[in-house]
This record gives sequence, structure tokens and C-alpha cells, in this order.
Amino acid sequence: MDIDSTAVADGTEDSNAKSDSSSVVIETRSLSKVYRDFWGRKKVQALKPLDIEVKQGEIFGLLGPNGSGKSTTIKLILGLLFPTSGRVLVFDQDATETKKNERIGYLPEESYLYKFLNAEETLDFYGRLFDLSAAERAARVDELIKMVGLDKARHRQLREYSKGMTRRVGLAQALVNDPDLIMLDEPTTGLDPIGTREMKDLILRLRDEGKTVLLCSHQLADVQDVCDRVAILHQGELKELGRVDELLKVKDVTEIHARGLSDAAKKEIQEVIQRNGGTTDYIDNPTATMEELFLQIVRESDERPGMRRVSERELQEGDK
Ligand SMILES: Nc1ncnc2c1ncn2[C@@H]1O[C@H](COP(=O)(O)OP(=O)(O)OP(=O)(O)O)[C@@H](O)[C@H]1O
Repeated sequence: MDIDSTAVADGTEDSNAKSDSSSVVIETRSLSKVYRDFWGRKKVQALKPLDIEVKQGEIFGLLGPNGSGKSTTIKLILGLLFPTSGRVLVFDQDATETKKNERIGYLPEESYLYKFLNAEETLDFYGRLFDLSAAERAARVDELIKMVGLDKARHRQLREYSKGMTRRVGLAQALVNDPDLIMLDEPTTGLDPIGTREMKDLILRLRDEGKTVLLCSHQLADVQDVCDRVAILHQGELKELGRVDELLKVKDVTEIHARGLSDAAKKEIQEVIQRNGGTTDYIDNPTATMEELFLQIVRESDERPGMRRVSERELQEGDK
């Protein structure tokens, strides 16, 4: 690895506890891309010289508004596009080496799957492309179908699948070759909150198995939940790079979570804060997230069908 090529260093790079500099899976060196028109004239500078490293065993998020260069970066990493300048190394090989693709799984923003095959047939087809034996394919297909929660729908044709189910089979397809690097473009698109939670848990599980995940998403809450580090692009330029927990930490505010405090105790704490020259912005009960509330309601409804949390009085008040 060429340490000097890490032009965008933010001081947080070395603090990644999960990996060290010897296990870089993706490395871009002054990577840039200019799209040209038919006559070779410059049309768009989609990516300005980019230097990032994705390390083994981490979930790395690539963020940015529409047109910021995320898909271009992914295509360069996959070797589907040639760089205008610079290089991409994946597993220490040039991205244009097709051999390295055997170790990569890719879930594109839109999966193009054969609609008249069912989930089993689809995954078996992709298993054949990776030269898996019949026995390996049978075991792998079964494992993946269960993993993405499509066990009950395994014999239904994909044309009958909902968006969320299609996304799941797309993920299973990306994992058929048991890849070491998984690239996911908008993995939670079309998934309901339960499917989103399951997808996030799956991504975390992949990392726990030692896989490296590169994730592209506009769902910032999902990115915050799963990513170890992020790079933020804007107009083809790297604007921020670092660990999510470091980037989001509000350094001059102290948060204490305590249970069972009386009002008198809370007042006393406020006095201590004041005596020490601090100010109390607010003392309140924390709120759960909408995701937690939603999942809890669905869980309760599954356990006790017919039960409703909304009282008649609240419903009437809502009508006013
Ligand atoms: N084949 C192409 N020819 C010309 N310009 C292109 C081509 N592909 C992308 N671009 C341009 O390059 C820039 C970056 O596009 P890219 O698709 O990489 O962005 P993105 O961050 O993935 O956007 P989105 O979030 O909308 O998917 C945009 O200005 C886009 O119009």
C-alpha cells in the first residue's frame, strides 16, 4: 500500500479499530473520470481525483446527492469503466482485472432478473455462472433463500414479487459466490421498515463474518445505523471522510442517561452543572425512534391479533 497516496487524511483514519493498514480491500489513487461525447470532447467531470481506502471487515458508506459521482466510482471499482486518470486497486489488483470479480458481490440500484424464473431457479442460474457444483448450488441456494427471508416464496416467479422481495432476491444473488467484498447500491430501496431492519441486520452480519461492504445510499438514517466510515462526495469531489461516530459526535455537549431519578435529584444535578459553569439545555425523557415504535407495534400485532393501541377517545379526537 502506498501510504503517501492517502491525500485525504482526516486524522481519524488510524483510529479504525477493526482493521489495519495492511488489509486494504479497495484503494483509489487520484482516481478521476471525465465523460466525453462522441467527438471526444469533455462533457462532464464526474469524478475529481479521489483517494480513499476501504479496509477489510468494515462497512464503508459512499454518500452524496444525485449526480455527485457515486455510481461512477462504483463502476470504476468494478472495472466497468476506465478511469480518465489515476487507478483503482481491488484486492491489490487493478480494477480492470476480471479475475478479482469472482470475490465481489454487487447489488445494483435496479436488479435485472429474469421475471419468469422463481427465486430458487434464479439463484441456481447465478451459481452456475460461478461454476458451483450441483451439490454446492443446492446448499448455497437454500441457505441464501432462508437468509434473505424468502423461504415461503421460493417457488413463486419473480414477476409476482413485491419491490421488497425483489430487493431480497437481488441481495441473495449478490452473495451467491460467497464474496469477500459486497457492493450494495441503495440496498433498502422499496423495503418496508421491517425489511429495512432485516437488511441492516444482514449487512451487519456480513461484516461480522469478516466481509467488507461498500454501501451507497440516500437513506442517511440507515447509513448512520450500519456504516463504520463514510465518504461524502459533492459534484464529483470528496468533501468528507471519516468514522461515523467521530463525524457525528457533538463535542461540546455532555449527555448522561440515568434511570430512577427523583425531581429533587434532577434539580440537584442542575445546580451542580451551574456551579461548574455549565448550562442545562434541557432535562427530559429521551424519545424512541419511529423505527422502534413501528417495529414494536407490528410485533405486538403479530403476537396479539385484534389488539389495538389507539383508544376510542383518541380516534374521536383525531376526527375533530
Ligand atoms: N454515461 C454518462 N455520460 C455522460 N455523463 C454521465 C454518464 N454517467 C454519469 N454521467 C454524469 O456524471 C455525473 C455523476 O453521475 P453519477 O451517476 O456517478 O452520480 P450519482 O452520485 O451516482 O447519482 P445518483 O445519486 O443520482 O445515482 C452526473 O453529472 C451525470 O450526469
